[in-house]
Amino acid sequence: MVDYIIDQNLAILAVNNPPVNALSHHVREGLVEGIKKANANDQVTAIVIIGKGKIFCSGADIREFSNHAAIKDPVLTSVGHTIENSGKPVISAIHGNALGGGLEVALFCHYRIASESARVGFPEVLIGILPGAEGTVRLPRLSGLSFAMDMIASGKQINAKDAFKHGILDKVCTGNILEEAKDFAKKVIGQPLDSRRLSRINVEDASNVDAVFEVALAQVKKKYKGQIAPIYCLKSVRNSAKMSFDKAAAEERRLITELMLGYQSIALRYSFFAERSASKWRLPCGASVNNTKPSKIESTGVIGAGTMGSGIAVCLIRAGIPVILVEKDPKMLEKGMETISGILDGSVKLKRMTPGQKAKCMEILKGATSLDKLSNVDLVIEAVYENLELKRQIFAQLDKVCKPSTLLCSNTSTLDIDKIASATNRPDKVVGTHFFAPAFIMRLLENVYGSKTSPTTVATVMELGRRIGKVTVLVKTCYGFVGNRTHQCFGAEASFLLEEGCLPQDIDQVLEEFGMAMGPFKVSDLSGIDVGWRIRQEVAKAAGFKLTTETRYHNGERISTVGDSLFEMGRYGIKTGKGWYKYDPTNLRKPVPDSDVADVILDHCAKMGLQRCKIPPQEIIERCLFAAVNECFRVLEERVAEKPEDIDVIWQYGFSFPRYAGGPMFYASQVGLKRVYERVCFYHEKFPYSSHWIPSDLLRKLASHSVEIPMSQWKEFVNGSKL
Ligand SMILES: CCCCCCCCCCCCC[C@H](O)CC(=O)SCCNC(=O)CCNC(=O)[C@H](O)C(C)(C)COP(=O)(O)OP(=O)(O)OC[C@H]1O[C@@H](n2cnc3c(N)ncnc32)[C@H](O)[C@@H]1OP(=O)(O)O
Repeated sequence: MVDYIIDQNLAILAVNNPPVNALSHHVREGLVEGIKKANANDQVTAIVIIGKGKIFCSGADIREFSNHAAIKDPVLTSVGHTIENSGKPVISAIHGNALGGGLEVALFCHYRIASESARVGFPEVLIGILPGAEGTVRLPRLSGLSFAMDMIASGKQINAKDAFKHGILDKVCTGNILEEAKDFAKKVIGQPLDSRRLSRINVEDASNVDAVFEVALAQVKKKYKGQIAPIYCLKSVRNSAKMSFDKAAAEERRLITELMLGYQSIALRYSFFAERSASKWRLPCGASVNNTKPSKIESTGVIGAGTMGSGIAVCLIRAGIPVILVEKDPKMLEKGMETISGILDGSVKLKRMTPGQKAKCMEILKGATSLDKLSNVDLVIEAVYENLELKRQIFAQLDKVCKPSTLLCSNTSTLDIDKIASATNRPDKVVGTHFFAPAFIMRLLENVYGSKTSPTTVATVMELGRRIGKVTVLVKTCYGFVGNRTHQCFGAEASFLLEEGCLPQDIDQVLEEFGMAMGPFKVSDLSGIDVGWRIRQEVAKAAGFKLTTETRYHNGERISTVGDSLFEMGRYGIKTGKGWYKYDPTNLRKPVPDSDVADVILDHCAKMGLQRCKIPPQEIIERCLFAAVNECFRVLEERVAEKPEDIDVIWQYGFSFPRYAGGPMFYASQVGLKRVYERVCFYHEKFPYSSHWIPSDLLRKLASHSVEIPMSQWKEFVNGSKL
């Protein structure tokens, strides 16, 4: 796992642990052995540590953190002490990335050089811990306190040039990194090492530490609301200036241990792997990412120049994929093109893109008013409004117009892909690509396969998702798929709570304190109360009934129409300055509770004869989350989602479920399935007119076991395969 190579008078220690050179136990052993061996060899005058493959080192092996037996000697700090105490100079030669423990290894070395394309950082905070192999104590000695606090608490990576500027690197190289390291080593042989040992030098700006800490703390509390690790990162850097090196390092170890055992880190580590597992798709027929090749996509069409269509077009052109944007109405088309240009201008303003890059994007965007212009494209994404008949007409026409190999995708957020596919003679090439609004910002892409969608079609849209930088999850078709189907239960309970005693701000506050970025009523004001109204009207129409503000039940199912009263008053949300909240036109970001809304809710309850009472926060959380969790288990049971991780990724990236709480499925696993099942049964008895409380069979089966079944085994209980 660490290759030991003698090259003239140099010992090269090459970390060789694919795919990302994580510091697993054998690597740590290999590094210690290598340093000792080189020091024992009189011919060796200096040592170079380098990474084999595409990166220097991705840090500690995160999988070991859940298996405490694997965190065994030599731990990373003792590896580091062996490196630092080496009597011969040790140079780290960085290419690709040096992250977390990887950067710590470099900070134990006496010198650090890196390729100009390399990036370094401490991403530990993103998995709920801190750089616990003396990173928080060593970095401030090179970069100063303020920079170290920012870099460690944010987890951001910086490029080699900036790392050099802040004293982290001794040289930025343009040539072959190993050759440059050898030349560098030859120059430093024989130079005194003590001043190069970071444990022997002081933090230069230590006298400022309290002021720097207070500023950083205020920023971190605002930016990373609810998260513990960023605060611990700051405290640990503060210690580096207030204590002796050894004492600060011991404190750092105490802090990382506490974080590592805590709920947030466990959830964040789970989220790290869940996100990566989402791309490893598999169909029930056995086709998977490992055995199916995607088709080449070199040109695309997007139908509909509204908010969704324009946003999707931005995603494609930003990734260098040409788009023909089709909109029947020339004025709408022009507006769509302007919207796209405006979105890209915003990116230029934020320095996420140069004006030249924007111009290149616009060059590969063409407008058209007829579907005929799509005859030659490789893939089309339809993004017209949610109406099955309209979509079927468009797909039938596309089937005639497009070349036989063209894939036809729908951006439907709810409709059955099979019903859309059956309007064509190529159902194997029809698939759902459900983007979340705003499409150019939200990172989630929910790809939906129908009963006839071919593995190649699936592979192609999964690859497309990767190419445009989305976190892409594959699900099976059904009404609302995974995202909207399960989130609808959450939204329904939030509305029922309004009818039973809460006001919008009560519910939003509780769910925001739980960790959601925004409560459901603020989200509704942002996305538009009119949008929700239109969807509900469509659903009612499809089900053959008229939905009015008087409706309380349909087919024995409870319905809440409080929001529809707001719609009728023209309160559509932020865009009209009033919705569930009111907004000062000069500060649309600040929702203000509105007594008029309280009156609407109270009137609604009086009219419907609904009794109101005080509802405790715990019930608000349970009602919204457990209703969704129960539906998530059904989705798993029906194999609409293949694994619980996919559902959690959808909630994190589609609905801002706090990453540090894992997702609804992970949350349920932590609460305990017995408890979740008991509460679902309790609410089912209390609310017999809400079918989302009918307990899922899978949940019941799992809860009936005397011991908790780990999430990784839930799938085995699907379809009665395990009872
Ligand atoms: C009783 C309690 C005991 C408590 C004891 C406490 C004391 C313990 C002392 C420990 C001291 C450790 C201190 C150290 O500071 C901690 C760390 O270093 S934590 C790790 C920090 N590093 C990261 O977070 C990096 C994470 N990785 C990435 O950002 C990216 O993977 C990448 C490196 C930029 C590469 O990106 P890509 O090329 O896109 O590739 P993937 O992301 O798809 O990854 C490929 C593959 O590798 C797996 N992987 C990546 N990094 C790690 C890792 N660090 N450990 C394990 N596995 C890793 C990733 O999951 C992919 O595999 P797959 O999931 O697809 O199988």
